[in-house]
Amino acid sequence: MSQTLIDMKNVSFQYEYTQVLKNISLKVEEGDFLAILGPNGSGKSTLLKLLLGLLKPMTGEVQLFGQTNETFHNREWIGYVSQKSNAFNSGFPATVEEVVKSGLTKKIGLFKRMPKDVNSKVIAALSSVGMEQFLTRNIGQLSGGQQQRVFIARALISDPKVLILDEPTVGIDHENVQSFYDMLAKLNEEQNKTIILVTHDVDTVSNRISHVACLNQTIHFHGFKKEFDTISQTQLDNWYGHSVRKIH
Ligand SMILES: Nc1ncnc2c1ncn2[C@@H]1O[C@H](COP(=O)(O)OP(=O)(O)OP(=O)(O)O)[C@@H](O)[C@H]1O
Repeated sequence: MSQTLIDMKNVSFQYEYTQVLKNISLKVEEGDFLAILGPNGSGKSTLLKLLLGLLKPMTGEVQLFGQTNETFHNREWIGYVSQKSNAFNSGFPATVEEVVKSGLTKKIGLFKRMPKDVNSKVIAALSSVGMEQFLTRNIGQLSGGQQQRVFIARALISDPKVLILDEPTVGIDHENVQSFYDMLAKLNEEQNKTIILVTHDVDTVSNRISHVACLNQTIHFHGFKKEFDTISQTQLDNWYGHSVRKIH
């Protein structure tokens, strides 16, 4: 039986006067490839910050690997790629290799020595996102989609069990979105990474995803991608308060 890795129980959150999330209950099982879908301002990034322990719920509880966020210490089990990570300008002075290596500091600490096999770890992480040939390239000279892959490699180098991606397809051309999802699906299937991504773009929810959650302050739907495909356009527009395009 698969293990519940993330369990949000009745979580509510507000910033000063703005209620952002109301009674969120959401379970993520080992092996899930989940897209959390919601319009701008629906609380997606806030929900991720609660999962990462960067914010505390006003009410309710977040459990990670069966422990409360307060008692959970294996932070390296969760890899996170933030929304703006693929926004380097061409003069940024770091190579792909350096960026990926920096992902190890969370695991080993800032002033500790890098492990002996660090170079093979960097190559392995880059290979799993199809970017090994860019090792010595300056990060700022890569396209948005290529930078996004490098940042996923940076998260992968500490061998997390869960990968959390905030709007990963922003900055990727439409033609390359499918191959990006193929790469994520490979990580999910072949390396057993549980993947959670958030996106505002209904169009980019690929068939490679196993589960979908629809968020707008609260969770309106959480189930298999196949069930999501049966939800009507009108229902989705109602949840989101405006017209959204849904392509199967
Ligand atoms: N630090 C903050 N202080 C006050 N309000 C905030 C803060 N961060 C976010 N908000 C508000 O909370 C709501 C949810 O924001 P959040 O960033 O979680 O949404 P989102 O779904 O990720 O949006 P987007 O798709 O635009 O990134 C928005 O109304 C936003 O203005």
